[in-house]
Amino acid sequence: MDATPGTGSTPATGPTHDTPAGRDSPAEPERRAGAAAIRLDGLSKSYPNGTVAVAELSLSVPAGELVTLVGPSGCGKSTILRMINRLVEPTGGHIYLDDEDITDADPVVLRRRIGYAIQDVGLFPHQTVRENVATVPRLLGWPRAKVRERVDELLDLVGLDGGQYGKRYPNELSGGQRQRVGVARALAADPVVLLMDEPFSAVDPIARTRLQEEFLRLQAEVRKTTVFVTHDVDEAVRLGDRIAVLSEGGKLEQYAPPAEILGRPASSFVAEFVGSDRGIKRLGVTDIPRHSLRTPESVPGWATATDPPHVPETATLREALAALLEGGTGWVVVDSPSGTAGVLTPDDIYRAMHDTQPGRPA
Ligand SMILES: Nc1ncnc2c1ncn2[C@@H]1O[C@H](COP(=O)(O)OP(=O)(O)OP(=O)(O)O)[C@@H](O)[C@H]1O
Repeated sequence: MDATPGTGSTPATGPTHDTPAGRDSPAEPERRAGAAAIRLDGLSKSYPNGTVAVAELSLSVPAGELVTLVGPSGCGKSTILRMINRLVEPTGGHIYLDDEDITDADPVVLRRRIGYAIQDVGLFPHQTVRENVATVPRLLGWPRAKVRERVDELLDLVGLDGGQYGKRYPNELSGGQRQRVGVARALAADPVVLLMDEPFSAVDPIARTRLQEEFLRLQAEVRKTTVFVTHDVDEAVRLGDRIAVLSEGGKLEQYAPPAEILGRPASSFVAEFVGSDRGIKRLGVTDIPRHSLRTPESVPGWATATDPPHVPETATLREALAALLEGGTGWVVVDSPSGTAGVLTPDDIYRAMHDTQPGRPA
């Protein structure tokens, strides 16, 4: 399958933050690394016992995008990730970062350019939070003051108070806090690529949702090219600019934005894997189509409604439906910065779900 993405919802840009440590500076060339595109070309891994973990996978991830890998247990997700940072040696194919073939690059040097966060975090138990986060910058020989500044910046970025948590050891943190430290450590040397292997799966659902929200905020700021492995389709839909659905042997079943995967599954395997409630999931990744909006005067009760429900025009159809169901008017007002953009009824939402071109938010 050709897995070169077409149009994307996310611009392929480098970091947009403007913290003191993130500013361009001739003295800090490594901090301008930004994000690199990843290209896997016929990537394969077979084991001596005959197991084909991944067979000739080709996949491109544009710089700054987040791709989620989903698929049943044992389909090769972790192997793909671990081949990118060469914890697993490929038996065939090539890996490129931008135009550079890194298939045979020195793995130790390579891993300094690639952040890696995993389920059990892998924090060093006898080192404090600060020491853990500082691991790669120290390896790179950064001056102490710069390491300190970077650790402060990162703890802040992942929502941990350095004063309160910096001197703690991993066993003195909650599971969610440990995951945050793991993400901070993976980002420490401003890698061009971030690999995440089920980083949030060890925490309870509420902490997980919070971590996902925080990660989305963080990703919007740092815009690293990210490959994120998860078992959880909801997580894949929520976080991914694109989703790669894999079946056994690392076979790529579909590679597309979430709305397209949910709205137009390429095979019965994909349809089954993403589940029977994919209609509801799809509502959550579909924008309100402007052409579906009615004029306020055309809906019953407009003139007399005192406190109708409102959503911003940037809301998803799911948010619009939730507001509509809570509001009790039978319709929801869609606001634009300049005033009322229009009104949406349940019929409009139904039609929007059936009209919308998947992958092309209306
Ligand atoms: N050292 C090894 N020798 C032989 N087979 C292996 C080895 N390591 C992994 N495998 C096999 O490779 C396949 C892919 O494993 P991988 O861990 O990549 O799957 P996964 O999709 O990440 O699974 P999960 O979702 O359960 O974590 C599996 O069939 C696994 O048993």
